[in-house]
Amino acid sequence: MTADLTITDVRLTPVLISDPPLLNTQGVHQPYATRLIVEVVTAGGTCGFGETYGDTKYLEIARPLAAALPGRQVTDLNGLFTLASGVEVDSGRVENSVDVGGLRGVQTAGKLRLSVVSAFEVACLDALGKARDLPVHALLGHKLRDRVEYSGYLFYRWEQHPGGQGEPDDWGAATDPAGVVAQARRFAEDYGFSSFKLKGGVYEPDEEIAAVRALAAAFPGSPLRLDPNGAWSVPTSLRVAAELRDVLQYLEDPTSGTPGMAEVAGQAGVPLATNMCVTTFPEIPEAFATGAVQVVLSDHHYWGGLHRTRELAAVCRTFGVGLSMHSNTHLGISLAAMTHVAATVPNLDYACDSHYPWQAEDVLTRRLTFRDGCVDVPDAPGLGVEVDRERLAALHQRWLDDDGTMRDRDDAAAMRKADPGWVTPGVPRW
Ligand SMILES: O=C([O-])C(=O)C[C@H](O)[C@@H](O)C(=O)[O-]
Ligand SMILES: [Mg+2]
Repeated sequence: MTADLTITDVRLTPVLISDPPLLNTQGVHQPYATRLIVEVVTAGGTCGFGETYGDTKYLEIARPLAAALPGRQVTDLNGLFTLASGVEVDSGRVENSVDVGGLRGVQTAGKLRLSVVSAFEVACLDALGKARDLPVHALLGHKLRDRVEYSGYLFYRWEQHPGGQGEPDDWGAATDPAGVVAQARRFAEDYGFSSFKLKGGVYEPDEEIAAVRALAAAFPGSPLRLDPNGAWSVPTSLRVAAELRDVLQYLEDPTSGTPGMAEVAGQAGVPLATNMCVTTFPEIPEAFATGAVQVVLSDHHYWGGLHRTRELAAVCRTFGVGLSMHSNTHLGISLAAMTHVAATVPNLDYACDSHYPWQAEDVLTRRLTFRDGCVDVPDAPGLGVEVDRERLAALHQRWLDDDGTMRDRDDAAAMRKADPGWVTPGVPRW
């Protein structure tokens, strides 16, 4: 290995990973979820890895970007973003303006590009760190803490996917308060989580209120969050807030849209968090000016990488708005990236979200682990994780073998396997 940091090759490897039947307001997770692994290779022989969404609309952007990168330096992150801003996005991808898979707000050309270039940025940082013998957190100004805390991300879920598709697991069903508490207990025992978020918007609000009450009784004093992904009207949001304000750390996206969130925030008596109405920099001014959100859930994937996550943190700091971290289904490369950047942000005020405990499969030789609800910030060069190429190839083969049904996230289509008449519910649902 030499110090030549010129990019000679960029490899894109879409994979399908097993995913449990987790429920949300749009439907249920498919048996397999798609991710894209981005690998940047330098002339000096260093490989750096990043990870992002693997749906077709992201691959369409990743391919021309990957082709344009050889010859550039892994240090040239500003140039990387300039290059990405020139990649064309099919207008058909953005005309409906809301992201239908993933429940993460608007879908603009810029946001789609950022969701892709973020994985390239992480891969470049991983390569640079390895070449310089420095951990990624050191490239971001050095860690401020040795461990990053995560919360237990609870889902209503079925025991298995319709028709027994996919890979079985031993979690069992969680469709009522007792099931949710049992899931939280296992999370607490296996991972040490001491704060919990329940994905809501699945059942009638009263049932979800009962589940959060049951959690509060089982884990007295633990920070709790409820996230119906914008499924409630303003009056319903206010009713739920009134019922749960004594036990909620924050209420996440109770209703859809910044004006509705502002109305709820004004009277709820509990902070509101979002990964739906503030997901891009242009959405910040209205939301902050109207007091619509008290906590922004950052996500380096769609905010555009680790440097931009730190820029978001600075804006939140300036306006006295809290910061935490959102997650969609992801693998260990992204958990490492999240942990590195989280360790460098002074105002990361809350335990971060992560789907990782739900992912039984990974592309790493050694999975990252949670201890006392925390992930140790890696100090090894780069991201501090090693990719298992055989594993990567096997999960890519599953993607190749798929007939196309799993390659694009569609929770409503997965729900129709159990309920043929299912259509994505309009909002407000309740
Ligand atoms: O906090 C959130 O809104 C999410 O994590 C969105 C995800 O799409 C989640 O609802 C899921 O995976 O079903
Ligand atoms: Mg959310």
